Amino acid sequence: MKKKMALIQMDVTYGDPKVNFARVSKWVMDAASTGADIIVLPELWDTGYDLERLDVLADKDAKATTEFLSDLAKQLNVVIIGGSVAEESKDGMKNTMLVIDRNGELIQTYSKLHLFQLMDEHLHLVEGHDAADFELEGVPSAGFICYDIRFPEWLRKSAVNGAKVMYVVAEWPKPRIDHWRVLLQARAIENQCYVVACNRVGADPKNEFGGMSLVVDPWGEIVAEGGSEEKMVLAEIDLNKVDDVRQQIPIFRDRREERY
Ligand SMILES: O=C(O)CCC(=O)C(=O)O
Repeated sequence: MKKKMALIQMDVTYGDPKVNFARVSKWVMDAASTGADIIVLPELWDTGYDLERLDVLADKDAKATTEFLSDLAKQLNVVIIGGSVAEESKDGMKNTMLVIDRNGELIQTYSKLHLFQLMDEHLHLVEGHDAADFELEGVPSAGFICYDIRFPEWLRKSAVNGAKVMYVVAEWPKPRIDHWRVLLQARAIENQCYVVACNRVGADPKNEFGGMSLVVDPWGEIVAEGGSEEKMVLAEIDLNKVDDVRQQIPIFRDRREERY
């Protein structure tokens, strides 16, 4: 089974959801016109890292953002891995990924588990308690947000549960973009799965973001790469490759779980 991916490596306007909604709408329409099956947006595409103003900016229960993405998905007959949005939940503010299927149904929400102190997330957000795993058109998949990729045991859990594609959405800063690239390749190799990772470009008052969105195959080879400019990254993934690699080097059979 093959799937066409479009990763929206966009700039995000700081603290201005209205502008960002218009941008995303245009990007998603452009991506759909390429014949993409699955469109991936970056982290916090609605507000950026304007965490101090979340009380006025965050989307209550992610309702408006879900409706917006859902309408686009249904109208264009595409799946949207809706990056993440700033959600005002009953437990506090969350950084929440939304996954919408072609019928416009919300099939997964995942709020970021590992909060990144270097960007003050722990001061403004609460961590999520969701599972990362979901099934997308028959494909076991999982979703992660930015700093999560530094915790291999968290992604491993999804691989052990059967994930064949791992989506990563990010606002990863430029000074550590080499870590981003190496970590994503490592997560793909060790879990023998596709890693489809979308990072934003541009800057906010505190950080410059590095782009370099990547699609990495289960052998660790880079299928597509975004560079550092605003652009759409297109790639086709072949799910049979996951089974081939897992047969060739059967790490899930050879694990010695009882020892670690
Ligand atoms: O781990 C890093 O270096 C970047 C993480 C990050 O920017 C985030 O989680 O928002």
